[in-house]
Amino acid sequence: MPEKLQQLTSFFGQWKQQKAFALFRLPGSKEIHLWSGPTLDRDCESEAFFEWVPFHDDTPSFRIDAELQDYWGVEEFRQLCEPITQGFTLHIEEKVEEEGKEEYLKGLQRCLHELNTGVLEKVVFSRRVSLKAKAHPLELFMKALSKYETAFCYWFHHPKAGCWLGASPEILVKSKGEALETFSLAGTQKANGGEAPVWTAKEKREQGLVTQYIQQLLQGKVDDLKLEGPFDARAGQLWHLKTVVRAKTRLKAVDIARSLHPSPAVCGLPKDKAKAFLKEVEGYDRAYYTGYLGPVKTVSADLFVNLRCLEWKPDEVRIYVGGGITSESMPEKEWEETCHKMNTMLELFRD
Ligand SMILES: C=C(O[C@H]1C=CC=C(C(=O)O)[C@@H]1O)C(=O)O
Repeated sequence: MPEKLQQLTSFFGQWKQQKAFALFRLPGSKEIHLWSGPTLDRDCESEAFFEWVPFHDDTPSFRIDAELQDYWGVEEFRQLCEPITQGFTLHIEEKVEEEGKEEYLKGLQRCLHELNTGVLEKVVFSRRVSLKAKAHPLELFMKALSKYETAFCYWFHHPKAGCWLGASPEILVKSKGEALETFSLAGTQKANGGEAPVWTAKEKREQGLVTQYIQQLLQGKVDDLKLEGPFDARAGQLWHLKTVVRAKTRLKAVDIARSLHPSPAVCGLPKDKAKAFLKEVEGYDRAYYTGYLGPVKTVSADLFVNLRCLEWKPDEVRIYVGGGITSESMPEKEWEETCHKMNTMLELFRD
C-alpha cells in the first residue's frame, strides 16, 4: 500500500480514537488540510491552532494545537479516500419536511411578540432536526467539497465536542498581516435558475442591522474601515445579501472574533437580550451551531460562522438551521426558509 494511503487509512480508519482534529478546505481552494493535536488551555496560543467556539457561553470552547499538519490536492485526496469510504452505506430518512413545524411556529409567535413590543429589534430563531442516517463523515465531507466550492468545508472531531461537518458561507474574521475582512451576511432567497434575487424591505433591513452592528463595533478600534456592498452572494441553492467589511488592524483575529460574536446574523439585537431569549424559546441546545471555527496562524486567520452544518452520530445526524426574524416576518415564509437551508446538508446524502 502506498505510504500516503497507509497514513490516511490508519488515521481515518480509527478516527474516533484520534486526538482532536479538523479536516478543512478554504473557500475556492484546491487544498485539503488536516490539523490535529492536543487541546490547548483556554487563551493559550501556539504557532498554529484550530479554534472551535460554541454559540452559548456555557458550552466549552476548544483550541487544538496543530502539532500535526498535512495537506493534499483535492483530486489526490479524493483518490486516496475512495478505499476508506468504500463499503459504507450512505442513507438518510428523508421525511423531514413537516417535522417540528407546529413547535417552530409557536416559538416564532413568541419571537414576534418580543419584536412587536419593542423588546427585541431582530432575533435569529433556529431549530434542529434529528434524522436516522448512516454515512462515513469522510464521504459527507467529500460531497460537501464538490457541491459547495465557495464554502468553508470542514469535518471537525473532538472527544468532548463530538463530530461536526459543515459548509459555511460566512466569514467571521479573515486576517493576513494587518488586513482584516469580515462579512455582513443575512437575507435569504431560494435560487430560481439563473434569475437574480429581488430583495424585500424586510430582508434589506435584517442585513442592514448586521452591517450596522459590525461597523459600530469596529469603528474606533481599527483603521481604514471600508464597506463594499451589499451585493447578491450565492451559497449553494440559496442567495444571501452580503456586505464585505475591510479594515487594517494590529489586533489579534481571535480577539476581534470574540467581540463580534455572536453577530445579529446568528443571534439578534440587542445582543444579550436576544441571546437570553433564544436560550429559553428555542428549547434545545445549539451547541456549536452558530458558533465559529477555523485555522489560526501567527500571521493569518480564517474564522467562519458555523452555519449549514450537521452533528454526526453513528446512526443519526442532527441538522441545525435558523433565520433572522423581524417584526415584518411572515411565519410561513420563515418556516420555508429553514427548509431551504436544511437542504444544503440534506444534499450531501443525495447523488
Ligand atoms: C442562521 C442561518 O443563516 C444566517 C446567515 C445568512 C442568512 C440568514 C438569514 O437570512 O436569516 C441568517 O442570518 C442559518 O443558515 O442557519
